[in-house]
Amino acid sequence: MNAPLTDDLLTVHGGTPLQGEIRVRGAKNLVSKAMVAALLGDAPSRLFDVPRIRDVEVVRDLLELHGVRVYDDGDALLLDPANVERAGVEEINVHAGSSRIPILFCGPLLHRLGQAIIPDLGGCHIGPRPIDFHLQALREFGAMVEKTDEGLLLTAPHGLRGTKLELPFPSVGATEQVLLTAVMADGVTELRNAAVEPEIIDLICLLQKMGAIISVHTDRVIEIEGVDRLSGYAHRPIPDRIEVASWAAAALSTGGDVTVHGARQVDMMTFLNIFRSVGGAYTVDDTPGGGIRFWHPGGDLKATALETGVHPGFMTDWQQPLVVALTQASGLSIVHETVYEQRLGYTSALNQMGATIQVYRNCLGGTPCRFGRRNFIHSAVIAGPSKLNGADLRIPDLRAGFSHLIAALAAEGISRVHGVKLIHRGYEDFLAKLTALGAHVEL
Ligand SMILES: CC(=O)N[C@H]1[C@@H](OP(=O)(O)OP(=O)(O)OC[C@H]2O[C@@H](n3ccc(=O)[nH]c3=O)[C@H](O)[C@@H]2O)O[C@H](CO)[C@@H](O)[C@@H]1O
Ligand SMILES: C=C(OP(=O)(O)O)C(=O)O
Repeated sequence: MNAPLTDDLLTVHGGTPLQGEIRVRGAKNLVSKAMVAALLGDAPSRLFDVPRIRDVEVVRDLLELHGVRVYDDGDALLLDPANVERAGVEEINVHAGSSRIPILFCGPLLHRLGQAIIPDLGGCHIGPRPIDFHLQALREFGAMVEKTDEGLLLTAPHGLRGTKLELPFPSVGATEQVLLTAVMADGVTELRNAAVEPEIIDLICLLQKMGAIISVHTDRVIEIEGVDRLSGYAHRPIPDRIEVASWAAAALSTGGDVTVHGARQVDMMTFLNIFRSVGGAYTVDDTPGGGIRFWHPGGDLKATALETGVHPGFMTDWQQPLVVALTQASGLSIVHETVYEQRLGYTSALNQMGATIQVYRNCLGGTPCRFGRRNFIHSAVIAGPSKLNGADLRIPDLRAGFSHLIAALAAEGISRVHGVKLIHRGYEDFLAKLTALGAHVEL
């Protein structure tokens, strides 16, 4: 069933509770966008606390191909956009399929060069992930979009002008697209039904430091007044709340006790509520260098019902790691995934390990969602507790990969987890962290 062995095969000896302390750094879903924003400045930017993950490497490479000089001084990433230039199409296309971030180069490159070529996007395979909202928004700013053999070609023969937009769904990426384009467009842009995830608010803070004028109104309305020039920024990103939740789920699933330094309560409130209702314990330390300690307090975990959703809902990227903990809860848990159409495929591997998870096309949550009538398997019922056994696993995507890893750590016996390189896309030093937490793993 599995493909041939590769060098990214991890052998996991399960059954040891994870115990100890680790630290998370800047959020993957902010840092990469902050790097793109540096293209808009007329002076260098400094980005602190940048994790060493694959998505950062890809964006760094793309920026360098466009003439941005990027240095790592050990403390911060310095991004100097003094000589932005067109990149070679073949060189950019080396990164086709590696990340979703290239689509966010559109606005900044149109402002700087009047043209952008965007390679095919990558990212997790958790649904079709169209970019129609992005392209529609760019067209409304005045961009011309053409699909060519070499990728998307964008031009703006008459410049970019502020506009009134309403997103059909509060997409994170499309909101970022609008922000990165509107900040230097001519006139005012009003965006309705915008995403307001903490990473978006952090991007707005960073753009404001550069000189942008952005107001966040109630009811998902963001107003941006275009300016003629932006400078550089010095910014410390918000911590990676997805990584924090992943380690929390790992602590709970293995019966462990993990302190995540750098974790911030304010970004995690919805997760913390579910974590507690499942029976997990946590304490928050707000002092500098503090974080959140997550542990299994003993006794049975409790089944729960959860629905993923846009912020301030339960984040879709928290779903896969947490489901492993739900396999250990007594009773029937229900998960309704409302952000991505196909984010439950990973559950078959958990069933292979001994979990009992049944997936459904119906909306099993309180609110019928966009996927209910479209035949997507997007709800799950998890019956627990189940004893998990080691297995041969192949990692399908980033968060599913981490959930496989947690399941292997919680299982009795040995698991062989193939494709762990994918985890490096969003988790810095995860092998070192696992070892620090006492996991028995060998690459
Ligand atoms: C790099 C990054 O930040 N990735 C995050 C970002 O992804 P990303 O920005 O790609 O996610 P979106 O919020 O855009 O996607 C949400 C939903 O909108 C749909 N959609 C989106 C754009 C579009 O043009 N058309 C369309 O139909 C998507 O298919 C999906 O069903 O937000 C997601 C939702 O919090 C997170 O899971 C990802 O970790
Ligand atoms: C879906 C994710 O990321 P991306 O949008 O980069 O694929 C994720 O981080 O879980």
